[in-house]
Amino acid sequence: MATLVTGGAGYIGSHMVHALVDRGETVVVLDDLSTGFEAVLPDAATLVVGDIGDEVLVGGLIASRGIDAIVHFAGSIVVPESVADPLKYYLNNTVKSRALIAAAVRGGVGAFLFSSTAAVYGEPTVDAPIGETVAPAPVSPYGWSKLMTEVMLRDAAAAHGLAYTVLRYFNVAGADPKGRTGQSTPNATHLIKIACQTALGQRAKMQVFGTDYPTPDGTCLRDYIHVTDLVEAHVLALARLRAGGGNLVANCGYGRGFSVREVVEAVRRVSGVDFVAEVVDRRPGDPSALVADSGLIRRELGWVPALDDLDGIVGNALAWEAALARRNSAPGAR
Ligand SMILES: NC(=O)c1ccc[n+]([C@@H]2O[C@H](COP(=O)([O-])OP(=O)(O)OC[C@H]3O[C@@H](n4cnc5c(N)ncnc54)[C@H](O)[C@@H]3O)[C@@H](O)[C@H]2O)c1
Ligand SMILES: O=c1ccn([C@@H]2O[C@H](COP(=O)(O)OP(=O)(O)O[C@H]3O[C@H](CO)[C@H](O)[C@H](O)[C@H]3O)[C@@H](O)[C@H]2O)c(=O)[nH]1
Repeated sequence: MATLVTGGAGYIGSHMVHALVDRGETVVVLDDLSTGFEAVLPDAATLVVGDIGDEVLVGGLIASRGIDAIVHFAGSIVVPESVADPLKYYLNNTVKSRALIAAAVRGGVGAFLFSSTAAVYGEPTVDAPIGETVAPAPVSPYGWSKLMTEVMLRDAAAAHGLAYTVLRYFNVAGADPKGRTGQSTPNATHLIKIACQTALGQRAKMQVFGTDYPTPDGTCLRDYIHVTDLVEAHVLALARLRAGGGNLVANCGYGRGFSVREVVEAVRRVSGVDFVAEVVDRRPGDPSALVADSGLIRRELGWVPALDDLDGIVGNALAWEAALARRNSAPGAR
């Protein structure tokens, strides 16, 4: 029994690799290192540098390493980039996922866990937390590229007996509380990372994109989930799949929204630095509120978040950002 983790050298995938290795599981990471880093992986995991779209490579790994489950994180994740270069996203996220699913089917892999996103909901018109019954309606090529993979999984499962779970993540944030990994991409666009970099003096100031949204303080609301809680949901989902649990598509968030202003205040509070956050115009394509109805995942997986605390998320993110700065300034760092 071994798990193939695609994109395991990336932000979320590396947390999953640590979680599996911590539990004594055998893990093979397949990553092309386009945005991932070998340094964040535990020694006990085997890294294969390669492409998820390489069916021969994946088929060989499944056969030679005894892979019975695939956790598929690999992909391209920047929404504005997907608008500028949609075919990159349809290739890397959709076409290559098709190749990976085909290799899984041919290799007789029983369990497939896929990283999807709240971006499949587009700009929801409902004010209430978003349940899985809300019809997907992506507004970006990124969202469509992930939704298409969900559809391929659904249809391949029906035809070929693959069992799958799709987890639609809301806003993933924070870092490993033990400091082993975190969000390492240099040009990340995520709010909490940018605010932490500003607090640490790596940026002179940050920007708040729009204060005229129909929300209590005029800034966008998001459901920020600690990456460690997200990974715990994956561990539970994997166990459920291996135990013969049925297919599942579930949101992954806490069910509570924080505004951009509240996040900025939390980073100021936790860091003790009163950094500059200037108000600018809206960023195109930002929905005013994205908050998960997380009832299904709690019921189906018995998932009980342990780190549902904004200041705690920010504290772990700040610690990782500081460690990353030290690492990157060390002699010989890349
Ligand atoms: N970060 C978020 O807030 C968020 C939210 C919703 C969904 N997701 C999804 O979670 C997954 C992981 O995201 P992340 O934030 O860890 O991003 P990331 O960029 O840190 O990780 C992606 C990893 O995949 C690898 N990769 C990319 N294309 C590959 C390919 N063709 N073959 C092999 N490896 C490849 C990269 O090198 C990287 O290590 C993605 O599928 C993303 O769509 C992320
Ligand atoms: O410097 C910044 C960065 C972000 N924001 C705001 O902060 C909020 C959160 O923005 P992020 O970029 O951190 O996250 P998004 O909600 O845009 O998107 C994230 O969550 C989505 C699902 O909710 C998708 O999965 C997507 O891939 C992932 O990046 C938005 O209102 C954004 O306008 C700022 O004000 N200033």
